[in-house]
Amino acid sequence: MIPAAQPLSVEVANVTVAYTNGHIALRDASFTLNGGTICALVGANGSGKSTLFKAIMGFLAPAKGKVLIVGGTAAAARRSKLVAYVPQSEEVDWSFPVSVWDVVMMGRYGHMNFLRIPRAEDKRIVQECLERVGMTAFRDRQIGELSGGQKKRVFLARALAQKGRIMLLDEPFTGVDVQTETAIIELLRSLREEGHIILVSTHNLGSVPEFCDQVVLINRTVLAYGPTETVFTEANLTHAFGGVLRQFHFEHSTIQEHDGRTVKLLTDDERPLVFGKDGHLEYTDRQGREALVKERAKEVGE
Ligand SMILES: Nc1ncnc2c1ncn2[C@@H]1O[C@H](COP(=O)(O)OP(=O)(O)OP(=O)(O)O)[C@@H](O)[C@H]1O
Repeated sequence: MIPAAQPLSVEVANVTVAYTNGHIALRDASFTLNGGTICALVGANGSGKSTLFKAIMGFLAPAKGKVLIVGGTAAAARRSKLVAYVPQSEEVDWSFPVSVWDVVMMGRYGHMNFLRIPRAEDKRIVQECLERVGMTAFRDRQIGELSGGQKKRVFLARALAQKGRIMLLDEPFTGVDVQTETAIIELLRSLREEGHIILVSTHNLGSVPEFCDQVVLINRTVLAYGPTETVFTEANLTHAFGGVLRQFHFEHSTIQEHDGRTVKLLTDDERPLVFGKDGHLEYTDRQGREALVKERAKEVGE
């Protein structure tokens, strides 16, 4: 078992993962995450994000390299209930008669004995997790009777109920509306405040600078990782995605005189990533973010 008091860390060291058909999905991938971090995992379709999550969980054994969670193996971390994982999609029989409450209670199974009789503590935690994702009103609803975004919230609540201090979230924002995305981001921020490590894959590039301290950019290997400010550059993103990113340019030809320098973009599915003059990242909470970056740099003695 891994002692609870150990400082949190996830170390991916020179990890190569090959599938049984011989396809090498990830080659020589390396990065390290420490407690109190939200890290985005960004890459095109098929770049190896889900593979990396599965390798961190220990569901796929690396052909080379290793994953260390708080200095121990993935299996030890799972036994110590350190890690919670929300896969991209759940292979679930949606017609199975199980309620939202039951699904979130499944997150407590690892903490129960073999009889799986929930204690008052388990019920309190399930209640609290449903509240945190705003799904209390749906607690008795059958899981198959929820919308896609509501299902996502419920699986997030189940992961929260596991009380793992390392959360791996594979595309939690896919198919959710802006309000739900904002609620999930708020939740992740509060987990960061509690010292958790959150690794979250996303295609919503515009959200990344809003809430992620660090970024791991991948394309079958780790192309770059580190603070959002230094990694999330136009050059790195172009390298990672090749020609597959949509590009909008707002030059003087499209910004009219009477608009000053103001441009408004409305979008629902994907938040655009906006670079300002000289390639700096544009996001709403710039001041708050800069203060946070300074504070964190001080903490790690940079
Ligand atoms: N079980 C499998 N057997 C063989 N190859 C696989 C398997 N699962 C995934 N792959 C391949 O490994 C590569 C990485 O897949 P992965 O699911 O990790 O990508 P991803 O970055 O999560 O993609 P997406 O953004 O589409 O979710 C892809 O080329 C995929 O076809």
